[in-house]
Amino acid sequence: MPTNAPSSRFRQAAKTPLAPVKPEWLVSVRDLAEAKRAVEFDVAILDFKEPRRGALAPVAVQIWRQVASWASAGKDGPLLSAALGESDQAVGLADQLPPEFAFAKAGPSGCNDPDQTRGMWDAVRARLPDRVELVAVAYADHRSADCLPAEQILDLAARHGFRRILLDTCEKNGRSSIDLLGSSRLLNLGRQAHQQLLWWSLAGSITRDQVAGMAKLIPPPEFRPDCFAVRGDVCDGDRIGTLCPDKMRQWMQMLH
Ligand SMILES: O=C[C@H](O)COP(=O)(O)O
Repeated sequence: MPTNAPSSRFRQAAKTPLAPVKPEWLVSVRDLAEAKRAVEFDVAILDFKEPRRGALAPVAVQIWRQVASWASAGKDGPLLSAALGESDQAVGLADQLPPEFAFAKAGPSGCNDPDQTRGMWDAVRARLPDRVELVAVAYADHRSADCLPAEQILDLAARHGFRRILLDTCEKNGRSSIDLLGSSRLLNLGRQAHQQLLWWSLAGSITRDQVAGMAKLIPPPEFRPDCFAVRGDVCDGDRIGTLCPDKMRQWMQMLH
């Protein structure tokens, strides 16, 4: 089991063979102003990252601290998640993450064998506050990130005590994880996550239409993602823009 227990209402079980079908919704935000806007739309997880600097770029430590004190003043708000960056950067930042965060994510870029990948995870976990759960990350475009393919990371993560994994794209060039993987790989990844009891979140330039059509892509409900994670499709313009209330509302209605 991970050394860092999840500090969340999901603590009981990240995934069970009878996991609920209704998916969670994660929205990536860059600061407290966007976070305050996002909470109006019934978001389950607020994920802090700086979209100008790549897939998993961290926001400033000062923003983490502002968010932590805002969150501890409220109750029953969304869970907090932080992108720590890729590999070495994630290791370097992990001990600065406030314990009010439920989740942290570290990108596997440059870890192109199992030992390196496990070593990076161990180094991040050792530095995170005890209450923060590390979420494994796999990239649909793994070659661009010079890391292992998603299937291998998923398998390694399950064997290394992870309970959750995010499937994202490293390059934000408009190609979605769904386009890159194709339906049969996506279905197999869903089956694999289900069999290995991993809660999985699908991200990577996904659109509302793609998520609305998930039942066709992945017919068995139990293999579908437990969570959909989005930034670009809820922004004005592209993911570098700011959150668009109309798009947020449309996503919320589609998911609920
Ligand atoms: O963790 C989720 C990502 O921030 C999703 O961003 P994206 O929808 O722009 O690929």
